[in-house]
Amino acid sequence: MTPAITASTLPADWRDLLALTKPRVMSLVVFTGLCGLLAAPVPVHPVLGFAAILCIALGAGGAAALNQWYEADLDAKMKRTRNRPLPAGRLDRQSALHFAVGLSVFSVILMDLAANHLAALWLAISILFYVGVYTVWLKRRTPQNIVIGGAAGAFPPLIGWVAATGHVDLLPMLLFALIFLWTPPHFWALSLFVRSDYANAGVPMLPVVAGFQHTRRQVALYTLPMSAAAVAPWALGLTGPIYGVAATLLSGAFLLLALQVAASRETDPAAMRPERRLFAFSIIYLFAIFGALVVDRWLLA
Ligand code: HEM
Ligand SMILES: CC(C)=CCC/C(C)=C/CC/C(C)=C/COP(=O)(O)OP(=O)(O)O
Repeated sequence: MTPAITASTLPADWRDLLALTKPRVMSLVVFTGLCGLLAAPVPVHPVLGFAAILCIALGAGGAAALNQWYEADLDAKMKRTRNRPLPAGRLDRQSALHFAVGLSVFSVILMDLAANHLAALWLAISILFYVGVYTVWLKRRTPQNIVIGGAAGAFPPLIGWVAATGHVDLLPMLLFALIFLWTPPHFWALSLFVRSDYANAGVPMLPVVAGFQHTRRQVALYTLPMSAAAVAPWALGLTGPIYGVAATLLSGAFLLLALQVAASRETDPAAMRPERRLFAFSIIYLFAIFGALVVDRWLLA
């Protein structure tokens, strides 16, 4: 049970507030947002660019804090998350909620003032998607939670692009599709070796509900449309060969690792090496592919 702690007995430590924003996960979210902004075919004033990326960071952090505020009960049941500020009792719920709502609202208002209405609208939608659709509605109900709710994490490059240009275009839509299709292999690879955590907490993640082998097949299956979405910007002539080569090689490596996962029959989480490799690579993959996009568009512009 969460200890009864009140705002008056416990000062909020900035490290705990920072932890509420899931800074390591959000670093990649912010990076994809930055790349979406830098890939846009218009010059962006550095102050506007900085403000837009700050808003994505604050919005993503606020959404992550709302997620932790809402599911402190679940976090308390899982080994991986039980030392977070709320389940560990280092932070009171009211301060966490004020911080989370404050960050989220501030990020949308600032985006509206600094960039444009559409970028602010997409930022608000992605926050609501992560908190409302994924965290509150789907996470405890269906193993498709991360497929549908995962769309929240696919918005940042589109938000960056819209902040720069004021409108949606084909390239940011393909980048959205790429992250959307990347999320299931990214998360399900991890869920295979932390399955018992989710089972103990009663969260219906795919390996808990459908077993290891079904999850492994789904990981491999999603890698195919993900790779197609990755090379599509090049195939459609929206980027140059630097991106094309990077997307092809990185997606080929992703596919190979996913096939190793599909071929594995391991049931001991400690020995699930292909799954751990694929999860780690999924993060490198997204950093590298978005990095290549910016290098390509800048060098060949
Ligand atoms: C619904 C969608 C997603 C789910 C359920 C999910 C779940 C997770 C979990 C449980 C972890 C491991 C532990 C942790 O650090 O908390 C993790 C790690 C990570 N995720 Fe995801 N993720 C999702 C989408 C994304 C997206 C969209 C991005 C970025 C674009 C992302 C980036 C990362 C990164 C960078 C890490 C490594 C963090 C570290 O080193 O500690 N994830 N993800
Ligand atoms: C701009 C904006 C709002 C971006 C949001 C980005 C986003 C939705 C990222 C998803 C990231 C994430 C940490 C999922 C974790 O799932 P979980 O919450 O189930 O993980 P946990 O078990 O570690 O709490």
